[in-house]
Amino acid sequence: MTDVEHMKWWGWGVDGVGFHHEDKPGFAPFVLNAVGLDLATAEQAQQPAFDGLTLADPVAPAAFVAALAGIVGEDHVTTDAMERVVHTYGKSLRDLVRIRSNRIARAVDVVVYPADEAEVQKVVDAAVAQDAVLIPFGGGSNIAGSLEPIPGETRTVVSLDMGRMNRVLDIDTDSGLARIEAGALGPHLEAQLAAQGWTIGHFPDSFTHSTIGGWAATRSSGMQSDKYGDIAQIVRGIRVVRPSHDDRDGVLVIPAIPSASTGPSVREMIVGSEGRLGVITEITAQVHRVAELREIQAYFFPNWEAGLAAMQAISESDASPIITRVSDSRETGFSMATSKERHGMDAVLAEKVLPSIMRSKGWTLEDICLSFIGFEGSAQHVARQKKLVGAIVKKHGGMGVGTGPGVLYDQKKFDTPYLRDFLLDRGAAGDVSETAAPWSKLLPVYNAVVAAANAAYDEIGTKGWIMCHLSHSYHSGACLYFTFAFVGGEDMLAEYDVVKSAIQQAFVDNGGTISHHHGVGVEHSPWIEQDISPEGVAVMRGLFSAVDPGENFNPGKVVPASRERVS
Ligand SMILES: Cc1cc2nc3c(=O)[nH]c(=O)nc-3n(C[C@H](O)[C@H](O)[C@H](O)COP(=O)(O)OP(=O)(O)OC[C@H]3O[C@@H](n4cnc5c(N)ncnc54)[C@H](O)[C@@H]3O)c2cc1C
Repeated sequence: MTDVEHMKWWGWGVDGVGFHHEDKPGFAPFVLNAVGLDLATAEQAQQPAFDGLTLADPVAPAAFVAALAGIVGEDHVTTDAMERVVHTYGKSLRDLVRIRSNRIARAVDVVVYPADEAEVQKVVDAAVAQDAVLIPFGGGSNIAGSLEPIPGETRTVVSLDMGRMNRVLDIDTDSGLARIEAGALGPHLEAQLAAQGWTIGHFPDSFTHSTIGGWAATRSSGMQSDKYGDIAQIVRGIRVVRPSHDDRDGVLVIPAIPSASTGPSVREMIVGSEGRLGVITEITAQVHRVAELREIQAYFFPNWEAGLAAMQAISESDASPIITRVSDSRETGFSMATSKERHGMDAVLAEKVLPSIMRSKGWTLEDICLSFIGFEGSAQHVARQKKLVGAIVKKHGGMGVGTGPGVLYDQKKFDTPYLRDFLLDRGAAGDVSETAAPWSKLLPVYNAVVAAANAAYDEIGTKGWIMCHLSHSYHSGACLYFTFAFVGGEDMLAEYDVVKSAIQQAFVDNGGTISHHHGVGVEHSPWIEQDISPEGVAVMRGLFSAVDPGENFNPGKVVPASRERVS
């Protein structure tokens, strides 16, 4: 069998790794206060049993499966139940709740693992000839419902897993352009680049389990986007396999040109297409020499408004940090609660000296906001950047506390995703919604979202939690990233819909977008018309139906499926 590894079928990450709070004394009291969940007495669900899942037989005509095996080899095509389940969902809260409660409306039927672009072309052609549905699969980490087949789909659904195509093919060292196969997971491609002194600089929180093809297909953004850009800027060239024609293959090639005025950008159409325009096989990415020095500095602000104003001022200044991030007071409280137990001088400084300095400045401790700002480059460059930022922070009433918390931030960033499974095991839902808005609208969006979430909690009659940070700064605005949680009742998904919908609606009603970097899938498509206007959706629909008239490529994502395919 193929040796491509996947995440747990029922949760985030790899088996044997999970979130623990025994070494974090502030965590249990925090959870009790935030959502009313007592971790000391909460019942803990058993790990779900795979045998307990009900899976319809695959719609997999033997001749078609044999044809696929003839292309990729017997070992690289399967209708195995576990493989089908792993390839059916991403890792959204909705996905995890459904899979844990045996609610699989429509699983994929066949999973195929091509080795190279030529095999992808043959699989695509075979799938279209069969009138099958083809869904490209990267790491399976999306949280927008971008992978699941349409529930009423009657045709064979093929999941095309890119996991065997994971190499950095070459680096143009003059231009800093690396050709990378689309199935390369973050750590794999970064290790291959690092071996030659390069980095892609794209580090989403899902980095360990997501691929460059998936990043491009969902318009992803990494935590260092202030310097390196979003994936839309990092992807310079792209190769996409589409159905072949009588006289030529179906490979769409966009060369890596720094900038071009060749009509509407086809590259931009592919970025964010979530598999609807074909299979991305290769990306030419802008890469950078690994910086001499990297530092994450922590700062505190007396309140959220001061923190936001400082981030805006930094974006307008000569400073060019790699990360600008500030948490609201609730997320600051969460960060403190997930810190490990402190000892000796460390404890004295954090628990006595620092609060006393803040009080002496007239700050209310419940209002303080923690900020991380990252710097990279030569020692001289970093020193100058820190000076520029330090002056802005001071002007906005904040203060620096050094690199200590920044080191912790770097260590924790890829572990936090395990927290959602920990909460679900104990009956609590936790999820995220993120948006971007102009600087002038950030505070109104923030206030409206918090009010909408709290109204939604009242509606479902539960004590809920919402917290936020600003990250990914641009000249005209920034991303606001909300995390929310509540203890589920009779029907956790119905309750989740109330809260999630209230938040998404507050985004569009107040000048934000429905997603800054998680994509659309089926989770956010109900708001796409409000986001880009009905005419914008008509243009998108026209594109999809013209280039995929048979709706063979991941139908129903980004814009809802055409009526006749929906059951
Ligand atoms: C805990 C957690 C943290 C996250 N943090 C971030 C974050 O910081 N930033 C961020 O941007 N996102 C984040 N995400 C969301 C997710 O990781 C991204 O959407 C990611 O880009 C998906 O990549 P993937 O390889 O897992 O794609 P998949 O989930 O496998 O697929 C996503 C979509 O892309 C399509 N696709 C995948 N590969 C190809 C291909 N080769 N050709 C064509 N279409 C393809 C699929 O068909 C599907 O529609 C997070 C998710 C989780 C669960």
